[in-house]
Amino acid sequence: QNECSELSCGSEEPLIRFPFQLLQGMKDACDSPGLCVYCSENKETMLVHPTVKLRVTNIDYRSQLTYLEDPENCLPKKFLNLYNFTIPPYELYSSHGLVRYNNLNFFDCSLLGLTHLRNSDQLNSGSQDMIYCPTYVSNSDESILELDLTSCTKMFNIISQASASDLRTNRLNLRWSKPSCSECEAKGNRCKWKKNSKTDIECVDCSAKPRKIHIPRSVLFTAAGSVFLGLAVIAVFKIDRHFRKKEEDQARVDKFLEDYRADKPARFTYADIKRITGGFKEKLGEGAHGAVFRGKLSNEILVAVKILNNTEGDGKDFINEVGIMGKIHHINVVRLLGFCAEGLHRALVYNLFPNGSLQSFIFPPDDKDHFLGWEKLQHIALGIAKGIEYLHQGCDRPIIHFDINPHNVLLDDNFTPKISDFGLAKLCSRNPSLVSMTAARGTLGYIAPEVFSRNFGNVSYKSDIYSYGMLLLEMVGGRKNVDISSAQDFHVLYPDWIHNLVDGDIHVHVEDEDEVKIAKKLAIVGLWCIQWQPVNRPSIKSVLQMLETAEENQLTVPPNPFHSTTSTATGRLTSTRPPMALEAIQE
Ligand SMILES: Nc1ncnc2c1ncn2[C@@H]1O[C@H](COP(=O)(O)OP(=O)(O)OP(=O)(O)O)[C@@H](O)[C@H]1O
Repeated sequence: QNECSELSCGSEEPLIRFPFQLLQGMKDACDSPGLCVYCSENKETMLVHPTVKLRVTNIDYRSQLTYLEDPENCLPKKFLNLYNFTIPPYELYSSHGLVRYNNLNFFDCSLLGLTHLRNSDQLNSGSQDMIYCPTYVSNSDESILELDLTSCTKMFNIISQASASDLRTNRLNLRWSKPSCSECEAKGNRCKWKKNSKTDIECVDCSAKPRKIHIPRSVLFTAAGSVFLGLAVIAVFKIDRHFRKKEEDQARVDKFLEDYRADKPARFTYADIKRITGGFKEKLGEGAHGAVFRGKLSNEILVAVKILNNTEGDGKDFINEVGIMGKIHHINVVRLLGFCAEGLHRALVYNLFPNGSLQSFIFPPDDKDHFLGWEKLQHIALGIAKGIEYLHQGCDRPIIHFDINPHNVLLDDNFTPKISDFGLAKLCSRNPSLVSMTAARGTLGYIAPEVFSRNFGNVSYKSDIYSYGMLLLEMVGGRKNVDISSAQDFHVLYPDWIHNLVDGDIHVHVEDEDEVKIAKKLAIVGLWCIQWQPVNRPSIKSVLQMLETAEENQLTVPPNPFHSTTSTATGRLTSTRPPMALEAIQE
């Protein structure tokens, strides 16, 4: 209890403050005996006393007086108990305010049989029920005869400051001597015990502190109203923000769809990219240029988001380049849906192809559980060739891919191939110390000799034809065209085996004649594409013609490129013929 606050058991009950302590119940620990009170069930203030139940009717803090009464209206009887158990800080105090010693006689009137004994005091202040309360008290100077106590037995007499009339009228006034706070209270202040002491007190100025926490109802209603209003405002604000965010998101989706229809790649913020990928939750894979994550633009549009690393140049170049890439639309080329260029963050957003890359579908024909079948392979080979043709000749600005390989061919639900990763060489710097697996793969398996070494001629569209040829042969053979474990002997793994195939010594598992034809055709076209001399390789148009129209027996088998060259002891190959002039294209 704060020394400056006051408590009470009810609105009509005395206020409780220092030195009184309001306990929760009569059995609670009392710090200052005699000065503890509790609230009864019917909200009366009761003094905590070990033997007697007395009600506190008033407390006069200045005069240090406690006014008590017996709730059972038999104070003379209780007084004997009280008298035997003196209450420490108290002394009895007469209601007349006079400290006077009285000689009190106590009578047992239980045998009297009188039900209504009357005396002068009782006549003035009510009657004592002698059946219920048969102990009678009188002052020694009062006449027994007058009081008609002749039938009662005198028990004992005591000298006390209490007056007989007070006791008979159910009044008991006690004065506490310690602690004395009257001086302090007279100044309008309050007392409290000094720290760790129950004898010394200090005076506290409570003028700055509220004496009683009394909150008027109107204030309570206003406060509750304000809280309610505050909550309502917050709720409205949140709902508004929610809908505004939804509107913004919808506006973004609309903008994206507008761009989508206008064949323009949409620009996303990095926060969009995070949201689209669900915080980069599902990684689809990682290539030389960065990691790819699964994402969702809307319920219908699933995307793959490539987060680029090693980006170079300012955002402007990137955006220009992306703008050009965004105009590339072909059924066999992965479509760039959007991009992000924010600070150092660069990302590309593509359609998602849940089947992943062609690499995971290349299996030997005799692996019946996994092999796709010759028809499907032919369909894929044709699609890739069409995609290359579009890149080479069909779009505004001819594009050489430089990295055609099964990892960069994605397959949609119908196994329609989609060439991916075009244009990335322009967007990303290849850090030589970070040569990726893809770069290594390309170098070992798919990169044309002239890209590898200019001794073989100028880099041109024919470099992509070489890579395509290697990809075709890998599809036919169902195995890697390079033994990475013995990189020194790379390139020599395929052609002999393939030549055996086209010469009739078929090692490939085929079900019927038509399938043999497809396998042979793909192999012959592949062999043409991997000719050492770029000029000896067919253009992509010729490749398409061969694949689409020609019968396999109309196709001449090209010379084995690995036999028309001299091979060094290390397996590295050099051309015997001088490179022929081709249109040179800068990488
Ligand atoms: N649009 C896409 N849909 C589904 N999966 C994709 C998509 N793009 C890439 N992937 C998957 O993410 C992985 C990494 O792709 P990424 O193109 O970065 O690497 P890569 O082609 O293997 O190597 P590099 O980038 O060096 O050419 C691939 O295994 C591919 O299967």
